[in-house]
Amino acid sequence: MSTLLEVSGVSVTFDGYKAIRNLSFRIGEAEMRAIIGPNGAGKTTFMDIVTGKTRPDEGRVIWGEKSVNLLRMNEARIAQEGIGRKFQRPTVFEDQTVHANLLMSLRNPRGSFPCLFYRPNRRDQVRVEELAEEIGLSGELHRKSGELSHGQKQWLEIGMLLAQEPRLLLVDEPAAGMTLAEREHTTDLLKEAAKTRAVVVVEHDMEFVRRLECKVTVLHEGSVLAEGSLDHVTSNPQVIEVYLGR
Ligand SMILES: Nc1ncnc2c1ncn2[C@@H]1O[C@H](COP(=O)(O)OP(=O)(O)OP(=O)(O)O)[C@@H](O)[C@H]1O
Repeated sequence: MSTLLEVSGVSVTFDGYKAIRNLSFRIGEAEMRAIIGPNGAGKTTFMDIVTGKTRPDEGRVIWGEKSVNLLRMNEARIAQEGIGRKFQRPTVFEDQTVHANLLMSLRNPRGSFPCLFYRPNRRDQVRVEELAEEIGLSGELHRKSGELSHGQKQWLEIGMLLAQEPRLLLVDEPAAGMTLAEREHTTDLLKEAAKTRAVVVVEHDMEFVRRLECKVTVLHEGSVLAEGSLDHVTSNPQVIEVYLGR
């Protein structure tokens, strides 16, 4: 599998504390990857670096077949490159319908002028229906998003990100606050999304990670401690020590 994202020798210091230490790893083009690690391991900071929110002191973040360095781009440019991020709390437009939320998220060539005169065409309508099907909200298209359950709001937000057709989707603790059935549905839709793009999931819930059936990267003190299948990394004595020693 060819590499989509390569983090190479990245370090970040906050107020004299090295939160990320010489971090290096790669994500393949259509790959599901889980990132785990104890509190403070650097998982959020890793996502902040990739999306341009935090600037590292050193290292490179190489992206795509042209091997461009993301560290030279601002946040908006990085998003345009096809990197989408899902934060832990859902941020949908609550007083708009599910349909409207998905429609306004579609990747269309919309500057401010075309936006003023924007009328959804047949292709957009079909795409919204496809996305609703993919996230399991076909029956809710005309409900206000504020009326959805917590899990449904999370799926809607994932759908809104998929509407942008990202090549890499970063997802922060998607299972938090979900019922078992909601977690299972979330696993299915993330696995489906990862067939055509890279999906990186930061998650504390090991059962959820197990169901993703993917390679796992364990971070500890800002570096990669172990990498491989969940069984492989959780039988690593260093990983066990880091988790039990919390
Ligand atoms: N803006 C900041 N200023 C100072 N220290 C920070 C800042 N952001 C993160 N840190 C520190 O950097 C380290 C890594 O934090 P980070 O949030 O990336 O860890 P994490 O693995 O996401 O943890 P958690 O699982 O608790 O979310 C922590 O020690 C944290 O306190």
